Amino acid sequence: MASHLKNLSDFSHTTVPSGKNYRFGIVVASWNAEVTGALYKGAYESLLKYNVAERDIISIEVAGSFELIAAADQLLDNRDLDAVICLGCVIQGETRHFDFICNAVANGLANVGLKHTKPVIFGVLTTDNQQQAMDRAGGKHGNKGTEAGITAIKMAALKLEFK
Ligand SMILES: Nc1c(NC[C@H](O)[C@H](O)[C@H](O)CO)[nH]c(=O)[nH]c1=O
Ligand SMILES: CC(=O)[C@@H](O)COP(=O)(O)O
Repeated sequence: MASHLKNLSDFSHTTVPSGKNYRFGIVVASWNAEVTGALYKGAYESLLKYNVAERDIISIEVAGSFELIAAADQLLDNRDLDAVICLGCVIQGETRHFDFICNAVANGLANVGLKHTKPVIFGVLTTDNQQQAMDRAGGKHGNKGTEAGITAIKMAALKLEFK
């Protein structure tokens, strides 16, 4: 659903399972740091809110959204995690570079998740301008970082349904 139609950060707390005993990675891109910092705050605080221990959260910062792919892959190669949250903000510039970055990151992160059979949460804003990004990083359209954190917990809990 388009964000402007509903604040996607409005969710029922009763449907979020406990995150206790799950381990999460958060990878955050430094490009557009004012936005990605707010996304990170939302994701981190959402994990704590649902009982994830601070010791069970490993955070990594990378240069740009394109580097989220390699970092998520390396995290899952080297750490036993239940999910990895990837946060970035790609804002349209003058050239088609935006298109290549957005497509590469979306496809790359999806493939990392499939490679490791682990949830890799796509918390990357892809906006026309800075205002749209700010609106989705704690503004009028909520915080996509918060949504990513909650999605990570829900996906981690999902595996229990298959046992
Ligand atoms: N323009 C944005 C970028 N560009 C940088 C790339 O993500 C990457 O770091 C570079 O191509 C070197 O590999 N990254 C963002 O996260 N957001 C942007 O708006
Ligand atoms: C998404 C980008 O890399 C983009 O912001 C870079 O800007 P430009 O297309 O003007 O070089």
